Amino acid sequence: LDNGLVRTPPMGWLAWERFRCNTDCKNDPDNCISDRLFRTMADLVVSEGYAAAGYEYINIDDCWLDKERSYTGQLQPDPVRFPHGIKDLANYVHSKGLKFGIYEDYGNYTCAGYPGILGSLELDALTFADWDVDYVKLDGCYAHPREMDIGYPEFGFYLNRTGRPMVYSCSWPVYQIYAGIQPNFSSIIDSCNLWRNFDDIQDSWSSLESIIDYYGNNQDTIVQNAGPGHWNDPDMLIIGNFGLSYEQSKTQMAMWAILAAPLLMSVDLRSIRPEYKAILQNRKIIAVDQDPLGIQGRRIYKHKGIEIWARPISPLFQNYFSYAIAFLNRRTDGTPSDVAVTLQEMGLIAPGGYRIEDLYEDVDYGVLTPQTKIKVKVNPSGVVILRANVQPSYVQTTPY
Ligand SMILES: OC[C@@H]1[C@H](O)[C@H](O)[C@@H](O)CN1C(=S)Nc1ccc(F)cc1
Repeated sequence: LDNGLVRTPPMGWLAWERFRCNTDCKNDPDNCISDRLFRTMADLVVSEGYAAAGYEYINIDDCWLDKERSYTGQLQPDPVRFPHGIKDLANYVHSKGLKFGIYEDYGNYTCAGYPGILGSLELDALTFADWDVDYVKLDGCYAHPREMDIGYPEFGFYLNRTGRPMVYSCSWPVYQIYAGIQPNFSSIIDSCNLWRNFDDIQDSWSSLESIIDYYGNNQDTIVQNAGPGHWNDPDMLIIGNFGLSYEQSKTQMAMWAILAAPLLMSVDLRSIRPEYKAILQNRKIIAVDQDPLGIQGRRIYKHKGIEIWARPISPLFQNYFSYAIAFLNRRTDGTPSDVAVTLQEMGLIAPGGYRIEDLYEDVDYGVLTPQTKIKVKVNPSGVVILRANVQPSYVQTTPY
């Protein structure tokens, strides 16, 4: 969607995967979906250095709502869990220098059964603008997928007509794919700033593997749709929760950067361990994810559990890209795997060669020519991610 927003993939914090639909504020006041949870997370995004690393959106997901609309037909938050209202919460998030996101559903109900927007699209868009919302995720439960080709653009039209810039996150394609309908991606790109193509992420390595496989196996359809202002959304970062090992957490951060994915953390920032926080704040990998060219990477090699993924990034020199290269080890046979490959076998053919560095370890490979073999050791369910910056070359064209 060409609304001037998310010219690089959005970065921020999204409640759903870690906090789900916990509405039991009586017995679990620290973890229920409430005004307090989002103010706490906004504070920590700033105080713990995440904002400085680029994370800017604080996003509510399902279960924020009252079960009924107001007597004027407006959406309203649960009055006990959000006693100050949404506008006041958004104002607080803005006071921290962050932006605020909210959730709704193009259906009669949200997935958790709260009021959906069907029948009130224009009013709900105006409500969100009035509340100073900066980002809207529109889910697709309790809807007819075929109606989404009309409904999602229509709601986007109303959001735009409010005059308030709002990032528009769509679940439109995934519900059509579930229904066996081939999505109209040119329409989706025109209407949405980002969209979900596949299953919800769950807190497990197998869930992460299934998403990586989906994006690799369908890359010929998916990759071309990504670009500044319109992104594929492989779902939230689950780094720092319960299900991923340290190696697997490094894998998700590296793969999301290769995929030009939104970096929406869903983790308890109050208790995250330092080594996981360090992965989320890895500036070199964030720079790959946020590369201004906005070209999504692809799987270029897959054999016996070893995968190689490459993403074209800046800087360019004479039409040669620089690259981020990820070596992924899907094997679980205990011991690290050696991978040896020449740059030119991976498509890196600039005559001046490339300056290669490891983005997790402090390893500088120096400048390598396309014919040079590069050797890496990849841990089981782990990754090695390198940056290969193209070097200028002045091939002599005159005899002297
Ligand atoms: O309720 C909201 C929740 C999150 O917003 C996810 O990101 C959305 O993809 C949808 N969603 C959930 S749990 N959806 C859902 C997932 C499985 C299911 F059987 C029924 C609904």
